[in-house]
Amino acid sequence: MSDLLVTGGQVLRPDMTVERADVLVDQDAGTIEAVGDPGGGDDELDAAGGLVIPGLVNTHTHVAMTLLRGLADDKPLDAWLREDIWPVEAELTPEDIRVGAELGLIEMIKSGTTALSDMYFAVEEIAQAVEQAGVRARLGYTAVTVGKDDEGARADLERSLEVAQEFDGAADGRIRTTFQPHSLTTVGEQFLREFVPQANEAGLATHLHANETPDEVGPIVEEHGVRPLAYAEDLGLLAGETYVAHGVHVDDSEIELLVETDTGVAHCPASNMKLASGMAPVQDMLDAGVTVGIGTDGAASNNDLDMFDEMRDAAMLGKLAAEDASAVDAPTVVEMATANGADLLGFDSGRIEPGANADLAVLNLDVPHLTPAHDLVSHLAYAARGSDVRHTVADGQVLMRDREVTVFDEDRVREAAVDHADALVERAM
Ligand SMILES: CSC[C@H]1O[C@@H](n2cnc3c(O)ncnc32)[C@H](O)[C@@H]1O
Ligand SMILES: [Zn+2]
Repeated sequence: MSDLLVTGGQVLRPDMTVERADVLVDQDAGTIEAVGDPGGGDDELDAAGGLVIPGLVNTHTHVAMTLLRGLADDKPLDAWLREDIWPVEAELTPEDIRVGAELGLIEMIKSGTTALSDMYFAVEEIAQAVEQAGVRARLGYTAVTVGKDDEGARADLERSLEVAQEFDGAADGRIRTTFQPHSLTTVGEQFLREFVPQANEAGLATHLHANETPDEVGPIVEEHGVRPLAYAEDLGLLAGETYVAHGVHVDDSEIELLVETDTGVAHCPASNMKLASGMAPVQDMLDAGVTVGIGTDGAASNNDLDMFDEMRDAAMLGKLAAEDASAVDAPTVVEMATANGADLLGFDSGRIEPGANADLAVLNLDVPHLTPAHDLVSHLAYAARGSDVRHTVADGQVLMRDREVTVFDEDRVREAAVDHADALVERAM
């Protein structure tokens, strides 16, 4: 049996208090053994002058989209996808997706993220990258039927079902899966009516984009006479373990539906601001009892994968949306990025307590922008940056020690990413 002692730091506890404590990790089980003054440990991780926090949970991303970062900015969602992103994605090779995923996972590890929920294609490549990275992930193959004939559309949804079944439990259980219709407007009704019941019968969790822009809501109301989430419920999409990405334009009846069906929301504030999609009513959803996590979305609409940026954005945008400076306060936003996110993805992570998964990050507090330290939860929400993370641990394994990523050759991946991105752009243009 091997143990790791995270020693000398302060620790963020599940009730959002901070106390001086060591954390003993059972590396074989990948869980937290004790918090306090347990002693022991075959290996040590120095947390002196630091804060030990649960690893951050990115509840909605497209990790391989790092290769498309900065390729197309300053457009609304529909034009951005159709004019810029989809034509380039059509040229992606599995090797591109592998390198893009590795780059994104390095960026995540370097900014304290230990779990993610991903939507993309070439999932076998992403799964291998996640296995090597050592993080936890909900993965899936995203089905889009617009622009496809009947055969192509059905093949896409069948692939989404197959991938969800094939990869569930991979990487010693660190990988779980979801069935993934892309959205309610990019997958035709006849296909949703055929395949959603199959996903539910197979007991698959479901993840989809929903209520992201007004342009997406309007046509559904026109065609079906009901709000998008009522349409989703009618299709059976909210019957199982489901979480939607965005949930920006949800009205009160839809918030009620989210609560009744125990459907979670992956809130993506930076992407929503950059694409001018709108302001999600986060405080209203939280008040009603919806589980709301935080996601970066892809690096092409953010344009980074730093969950500290995202916490700050979620707090700021949440206040603006509620027209209330006390809305989405610091403890709430930290909880959204940790425990809520883990609950959404079904991982026993996001809390530093005995028995929970040993997924954690150690921040260096000895920097000017975190001085003085009146309130460390405030610092996590409003002042800390991904680059303040000193060590990252997931499933009990050290993925980054003193900012050195141990699971990838960072320089090699960066060089490969530049080569693949250049060749991709050349093919696509
Ligand atoms: C077919 S894989 C997933 C698909 O989603 C696209 N995408 C990236 N960001 C968003 C977003 O905010 N809303 C909808 N779709 C998005 C991505 O480019 C892939 O094509
Ligand atoms: Zn997305």
